[in-house]
Amino acid sequence: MLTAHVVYATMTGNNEEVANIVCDSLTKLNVKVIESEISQTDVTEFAKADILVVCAYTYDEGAMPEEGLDFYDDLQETDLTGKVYGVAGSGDKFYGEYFNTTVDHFDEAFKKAGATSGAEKVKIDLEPYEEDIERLNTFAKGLVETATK
Ligand SMILES: Cc1cc2nc3c(=O)[nH]c(=O)nc-3n(C[C@H](O)[C@H](O)[C@H](O)COP(=O)(O)O)c2cc1C
Repeated sequence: MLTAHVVYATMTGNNEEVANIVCDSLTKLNVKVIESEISQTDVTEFAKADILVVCAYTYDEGAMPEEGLDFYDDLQETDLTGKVYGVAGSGDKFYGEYFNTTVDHFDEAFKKAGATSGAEKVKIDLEPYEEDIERLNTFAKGLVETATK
């Protein structure tokens, strides 16, 4: 059975909701899922799963969640060869060029660690709506398909 670990960073709940949707979707696809908050997660534990997912917010014009910086640093220094990853996030389009830049930073970090992208990154505007749920279901499917190849 495939395993996944979904980590989230949230202040007002949107990214926890995004993570919950991804977890539900993966569970329906028969994946055993662990979900945890970023500052409570050790990268060594996280890296044990087959599928690795980060869902995190962006703050202060392109700033990453401060409580996730240790995780972010450790992630880049871990060998994630053979692991499948995906990154999703909720930000706010109001911030223009800084819209969901944390998603891009985590995508780069996973690449640097040698992980394989399983799905296109998903950037959501504020709360996830019906069409975002569809996008997250497709995201989860992509992760599982890549991990079973
Ligand atoms: C002071 C402040 C700065 C923000 N800066 C950005 C930003 O640069 N880029 C972005 O996409 N969203 C930005 N946001 C929006 C949040 O990322 C967005 O509300 C997100 O849904 C919050 O996620 P959460 O509910 O998981 O905390 C900012 C919000 C606040 C309050």
